[in-house]
Amino acid sequence: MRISILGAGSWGTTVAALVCKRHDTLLWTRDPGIVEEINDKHHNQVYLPGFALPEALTATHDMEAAVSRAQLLIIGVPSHVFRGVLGRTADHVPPWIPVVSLAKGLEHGTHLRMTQIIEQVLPGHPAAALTGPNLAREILAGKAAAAVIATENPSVAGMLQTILQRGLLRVYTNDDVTGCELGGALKNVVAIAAGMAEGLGVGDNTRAAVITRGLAELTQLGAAMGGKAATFAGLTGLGDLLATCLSPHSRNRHVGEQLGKGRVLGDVLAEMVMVAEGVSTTPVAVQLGDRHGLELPICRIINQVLTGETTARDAYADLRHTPAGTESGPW
Ligand SMILES: NC(=O)c1ccc[n+]([C@@H]2O[C@H](COP(=O)([O-])OP(=O)(O)OC[C@H]3O[C@@H](n4cnc5c(N)ncnc54)[C@H](O)[C@@H]3O)[C@@H](O)[C@H]2O)c1
Ligand SMILES: O=P(O)(O)OC[C@H](O)CO
Repeated sequence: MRISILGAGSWGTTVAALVCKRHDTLLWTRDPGIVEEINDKHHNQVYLPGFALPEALTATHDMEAAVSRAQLLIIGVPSHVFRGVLGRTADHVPPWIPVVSLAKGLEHGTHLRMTQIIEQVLPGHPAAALTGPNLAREILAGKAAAAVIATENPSVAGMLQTILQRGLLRVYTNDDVTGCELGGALKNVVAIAAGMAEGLGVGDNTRAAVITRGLAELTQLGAAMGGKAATFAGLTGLGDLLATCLSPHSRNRHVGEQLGKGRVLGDVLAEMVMVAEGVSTTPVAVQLGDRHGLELPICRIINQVLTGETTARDAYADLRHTPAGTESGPW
């Protein structure tokens, strides 16, 4: 199969490196320097320093050449540029081919999930999302992991499962696309909170409380938006929440940790090459909480830290003063 992947960041490049072993794979990026490096040196030092990429993997910065050949299109750019990059494919994409999102975020303004954007920009194409606890560096290093391909189309699910299941990566299917995508997007907000706990030097009990109550928040909001509550206890909810909150490789956790150490958000982001989706997802989560009448104390306090209304230290103190209520929530 001819697979084209848009976005040669850490995750797009990793997925391309996996599938190129069995499929004719072309990776598109806007950056000609990265194209040259992948084609000539089989490296991507900006996003995956120290990793050798398969020689079979080729890259281009010609969007038409990348897209017009595709039998499967995978989009690996972050959510804030997802619609724009997808829009550039519309004149070239062959009819009806499946389109898979790798992004974990929600669109500002519309609050849409990435597969909903695919359905708007490329109507008629089966849309799917690959999500779950998948830190790119570990997958590229060949460490065992599990992922989920979320789509409502069972034959597309089976086809994508076969294509994406490579080496020690085990791929499940799930038809709760809403739940799977929301788990992937919202866990990044909680990972910022967990990172803050790390930066503040609070204990493991606090971290466990934040992760567990964070899971309750993403389950409440996800279920209110039409996801199945059970999905949030699976790989794309709890699984990804744990990986992101606990891993030193997580960019969202890193942002939280730096804020916990008292640093300013702008300075932290300015020195990061890669995206931390939770920063832009947090205000969307708060707006969605307002729309659905949900308290979401962790999302709200993280938003206040990101906007500079409060500090990480005061945020943690405030959370302690939030009335505890009963634990069993509507999930
Ligand atoms: N890195 C991971 O471990 C991982 C794992 C699973 C999911 N994800 C999700 O995948 C998505 C991409 O993450 P990533 O880690 O690869 O990000 P990254 O920061 O490593 O790379 C981002 C890529 O998007 C490209 N890009 C940015 N703005 C662009 C624009 N205006 N036009 C064209 N290209 C543009 C960059 O050039 C780069 O190739 C995110 O939503 C992330 O949450 C990442
Ligand atoms: O590095 P992060 O925080 O963007 O997390 C990466 C993945 O989403 C983990 O599954």
